[in-house]
Amino acid sequence: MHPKALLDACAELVKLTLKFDHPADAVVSRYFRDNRSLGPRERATLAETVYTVLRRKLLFDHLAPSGSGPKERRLAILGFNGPRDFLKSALTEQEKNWLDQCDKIDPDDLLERHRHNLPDWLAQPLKEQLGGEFWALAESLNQPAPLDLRVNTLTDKRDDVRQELKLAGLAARPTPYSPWGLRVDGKPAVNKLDAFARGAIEVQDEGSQLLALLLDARRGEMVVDFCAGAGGKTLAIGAGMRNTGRLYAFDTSAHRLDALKPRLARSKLSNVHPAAIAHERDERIKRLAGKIDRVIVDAPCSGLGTLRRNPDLKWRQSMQSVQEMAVKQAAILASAARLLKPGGRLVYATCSVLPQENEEIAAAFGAAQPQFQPVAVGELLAQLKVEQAATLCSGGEGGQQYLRLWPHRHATDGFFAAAWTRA
Ligand SMILES: C[S@@+](CC[C@H](N)C(=O)[O-])C[C@H]1O[C@@H](n2cnc3c(N)ncnc32)[C@H](O)[C@@H]1O
Repeated sequence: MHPKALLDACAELVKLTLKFDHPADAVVSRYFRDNRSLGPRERATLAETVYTVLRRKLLFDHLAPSGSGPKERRLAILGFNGPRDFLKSALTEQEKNWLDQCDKIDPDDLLERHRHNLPDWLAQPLKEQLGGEFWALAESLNQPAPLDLRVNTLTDKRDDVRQELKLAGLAARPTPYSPWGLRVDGKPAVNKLDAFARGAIEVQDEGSQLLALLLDARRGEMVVDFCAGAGGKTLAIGAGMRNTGRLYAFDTSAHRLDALKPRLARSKLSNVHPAAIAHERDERIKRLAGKIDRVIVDAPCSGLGTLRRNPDLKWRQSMQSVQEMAVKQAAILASAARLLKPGGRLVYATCSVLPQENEEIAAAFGAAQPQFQPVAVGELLAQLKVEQAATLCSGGEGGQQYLRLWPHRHATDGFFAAAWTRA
């Protein structure tokens, strides 16, 4: 594609994404469906340009007024993800001069907000939590996430799959914490691999794998994945149960559960029972009360731990939406807890980095439900032989109470988890 046409396409896609009426990944997928002739390289340039604009939006909004032409074109120039020479061959002389001026700006001369590119309502609580480490987080949120795979241990061994990927020309290494994970170099189309087609691998962030591991569901148990969605964690839990027992995958979205079905077919699991529920107090939940060994609540959340993958969320969420979410999370956790039998384990998890959706929900639940005894997540992970388990946790007297994963520390998305045993 000619550089000029590609830059025009980038500007068009930037404009569509910045309407914020749909998630950015949905807008990009739709654009690709509508423009089938785009090749893989052009798609990569388009997607990464849009994501760079979303990641560095405050800085680019600050720089754009000094340029000329439509605003989305200026943003696409600033975020263009490709060689400078290629980009410059698409620019007018005036645009080239403007870009050179922008490139010369010393980051130290910029305001803080133009360096971290986070809305104030989000930057403030992150600074309070992280202190000086805040800048390392802000930097890591502006980088693309690595590609992590989970090996289906029901059918395959991690080392064998690693060898198989190597033969297919893909370099992968074991993830440092999850015993099931492989981190792959680059962004290859893994869904074209035989290992994917036969269900030996799924794409899943290492942090998400650790949440499923933490539930530690055993052979023959009755287990509920309360907010199963498209089943990322369900599949990992089902494999951990060695395809025995009964694993209910509940969700209020039948549409999301539909996306689980082809994954389930690939995985060879037959112990998973997906079921759409109307809400967290659904009759089906009441019938199972007190009968379940383990329940995981992977609660709907702001998703602010996934900003590397979904940078638009920082512009689509607000403190008000986080507070509304927290009310929902508390209600779902309280309902899901009723399912557990005495001695059963409850895990509450989010992919948020805000205490309002994490520690505060866990503390309020613990205070209201004394029959649920908190279990230190650091100790559980150490028992599960997770390397350096203590460094993945924070909170409580020994700093081991909660799982707290951070992109800049652990190279995973930002995840939280708390665990309890029903007395
Ligand atoms: C974080 S996502 C789950 C991701 C999924 N566990 C995975 O690993 O792929 C949260 C899910 O909660 C579902 N949800 C929202 N409200 C719910 C409710 N009241 N009861 C059960 N699930 C709910 C959403 O539809 C969404 O699929």
